[in-house]
Amino acid sequence: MKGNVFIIGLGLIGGSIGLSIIKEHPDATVTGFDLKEEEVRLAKALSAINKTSVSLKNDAEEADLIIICTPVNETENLMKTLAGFNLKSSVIITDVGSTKKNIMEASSVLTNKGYTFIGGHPMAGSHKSGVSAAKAFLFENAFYLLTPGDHTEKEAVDLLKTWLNGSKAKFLEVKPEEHDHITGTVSHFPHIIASSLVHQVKNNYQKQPLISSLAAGGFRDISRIASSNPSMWRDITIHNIDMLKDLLTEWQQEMNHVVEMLDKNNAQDIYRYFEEAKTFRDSMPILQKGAIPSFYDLFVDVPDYPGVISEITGLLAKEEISIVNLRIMETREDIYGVLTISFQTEEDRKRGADCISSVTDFEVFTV
Ligand SMILES: NC(=O)C1=CN([C@@H]2O[C@H](COP(=O)(O)OP(=O)(O)OC[C@H]3O[C@@H](n4cnc5c(N)ncnc54)[C@H](O)[C@@H]3O)[C@@H](O)[C@H]2O)C=CC1
Ligand SMILES: O=C(O)C(=O)Cc1ccc(O)cc1
Repeated sequence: MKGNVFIIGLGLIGGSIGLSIIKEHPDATVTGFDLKEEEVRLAKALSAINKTSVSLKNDAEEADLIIICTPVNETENLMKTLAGFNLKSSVIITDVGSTKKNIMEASSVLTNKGYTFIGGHPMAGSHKSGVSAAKAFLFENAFYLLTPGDHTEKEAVDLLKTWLNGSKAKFLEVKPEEHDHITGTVSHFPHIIASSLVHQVKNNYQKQPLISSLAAGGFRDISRIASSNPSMWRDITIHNIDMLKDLLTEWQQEMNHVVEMLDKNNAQDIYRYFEEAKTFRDSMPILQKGAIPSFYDLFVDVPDYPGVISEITGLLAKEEISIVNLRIMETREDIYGVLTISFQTEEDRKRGADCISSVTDFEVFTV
């Protein structure tokens, strides 16, 4: 498509959206604005934008599509600023914020002036920030939630989806309250729990310093998101505070139940608690494609001899299969370790598995 796209906020999400729009719509002009000059420079160097903005007002007024990719409280302020400009009457304004109820309420400054605002939230990301972590495929197969207003034309929603087609995300329309309930439960609340676990480890670390060296495996997985940007999560928490307080009350009840269960010390009850959680989690789509997809992981049972990792990466390189991450997951009691190789696409993972199986007798598997 042709047209002027204006991205405000060139971090992880703004950069990733820019990359995917430029790839999908080479005839469009993607202009970028950020308060941080170095992010703008880097975004241009990485081709996440075609043009750097010289004036927020001029570029907003020339835009056919404005995508606000800033922290949620800044998004509210920017909507007020945009409402004071003389925007094109046909412009579509959207955002990528992790909360939607407050954003949709605040968007009335724009809709009252006759502008179209469609809330958006790509349900994928990372604990990393900044344009240097941006990727064109970041949202591939992820849900991209949209919250059109009650009076938004269907054509405008379709046009927005066409602009965002290159993200390869799956669009889903939801009500703002529904959005904040879902994301509160599966995204915002887990951040509080992850951070609180880290606080608990920190408190125990003061008594037993060896804890930090031995914190691996499960703790590493469950606490990864506690390394996310604190100011972004402060703003998300404040936006969805009532939902999070309700979820915390539920969680406290759940913990009381666990305390009672441990007081009873009944092996069968304890087994059932873990078993029910495992059964439900194993049935969730997170392990296939999920609401927040991770990369496509392949596990390889490798013997522990020097050079085995370079042997495998060499095989993949020979077949020109790119990998995004590589780690030894655990070292078992016997001679084997599990090497986790992350690929960008399902197809790459399949090619990787075929390549390794055809040349070695290492067992390869996915979960
Ligand atoms: N990080 C993630 O995994 C995800 C984040 N989101 C949402 O996307 C939004 C952006 O998050 P990230 O890209 O991760 O953050 P980021 O920190 O990587 O980028 C945000 C950028 O906005 C810029 N900015 C802040 N205020 C601004 C203003 N007034 N004008 C212009 N630029 C401004 C910052 O300088 C920064 O470069 C947030 O609302 C977040 O809730 C949504 C999905 C996933
Ligand atoms: O790193 C992770 O797994 C995330 O939790 C990414 C994320 C952060 C914010 C969102 O609104 C959606 C996804």
